Amino acid sequence: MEKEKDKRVLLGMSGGTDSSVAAILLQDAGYEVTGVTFRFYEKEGDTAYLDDARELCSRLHIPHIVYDVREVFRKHIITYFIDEYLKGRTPVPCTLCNNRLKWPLLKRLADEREIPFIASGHYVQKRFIGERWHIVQGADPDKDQSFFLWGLPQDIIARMVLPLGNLTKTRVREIASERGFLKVASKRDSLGVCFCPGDYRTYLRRHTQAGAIVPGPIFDERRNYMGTHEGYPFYTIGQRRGLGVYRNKALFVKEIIPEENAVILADDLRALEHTAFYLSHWHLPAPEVVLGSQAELIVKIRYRKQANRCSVVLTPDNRLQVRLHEPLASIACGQAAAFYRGDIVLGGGIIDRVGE
Ligand SMILES: Nc1ncnc2c1ncn2[C@@H]1O[C@H](COP(=O)(O)OP(=O)(O)OP(=O)(O)O)[C@@H](O)[C@H]1O
Repeated sequence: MEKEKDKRVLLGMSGGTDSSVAAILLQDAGYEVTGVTFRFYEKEGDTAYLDDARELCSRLHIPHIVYDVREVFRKHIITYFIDEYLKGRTPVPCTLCNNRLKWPLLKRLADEREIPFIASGHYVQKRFIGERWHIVQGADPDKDQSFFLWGLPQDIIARMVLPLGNLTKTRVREIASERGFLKVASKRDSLGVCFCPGDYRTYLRRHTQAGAIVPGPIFDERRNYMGTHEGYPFYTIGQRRGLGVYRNKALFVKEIIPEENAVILADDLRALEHTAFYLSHWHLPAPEVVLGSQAELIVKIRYRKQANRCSVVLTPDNRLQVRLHEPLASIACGQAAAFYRGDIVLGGGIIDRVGE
């Protein structure tokens, strides 16, 4: 971690292992830490995470703030999540939360308190390259969270301190137990979307109005009727299980047509392949490095390891056209795409059209 003169930092504390160890490491590095826990969402009113964060701060003798953003979270993240499925798209709530809510809030609260730095327990690093700050992959390939942070502006990245960026999760757990924080060391990893950790279909059923999701036809690519689905929002592009239609070969969701409440299946994954897609809401820290670049540029459309070579051009309507060097299957509108060169994040955007 860098040595700075004014070493006050505002740390986002979820009450989990990562942000707790981040607090310990920041203190070790001489930072004067203030912890803030955002109340984003509470499953059945469970506020144990607040007690855990408070308890840890008290053990470390650091001030702790609780900031209630449940209404904003519901309005901007949960509503967006449901609406995207109802539009036949695949939402990216964690990307949106990090880029539009969590980090901007940390910055705002730090500004209000004149605290120069903001920190988290994310497994990412940052690097200053060619006059700009960039997010860089975390050292632990299984925990790297850089895919979610492509949208952060310079004034946020510049102030970020990321104590877990060069550590593995195993090492983070060891640090917690070596320092006597046994409860912290043994906490389970959080899985998936915080407000919808299980099957999103059950969640959609519970949180949409009656009549919003109704059965409709499943067609093959030639529009032959194949069966009935339970509601198009329950399907995602590329899905091959739980389709409700059985043939003696694999079937894949190729298209979702909300206006017709129809789902189109293909029996060959190659029918889902494309060599281009378009991004809106894009953000590039150094546009000249990505646009028209001849050097190796990688685009990822999923969190897990992936490496698709591409070139990118700006369209007259201010979208990014991503041209893939090899065809890629199962690209869905609504998903995020992030650009990389090596371990460096070069920005990203939201897929809003698939095809050439
Ligand atoms: N409710 C929250 N309030 C404040 N900061 C948060 C909150 N939730 C997450 N963060 C911050 O964002 C980081 C990444 O959160 P995320 O939920 O993706 O990871 P995590 O591995 O579950 O982290 P943790 O082990 O700290 O819960 C956390 O380490 C923490 O710094």
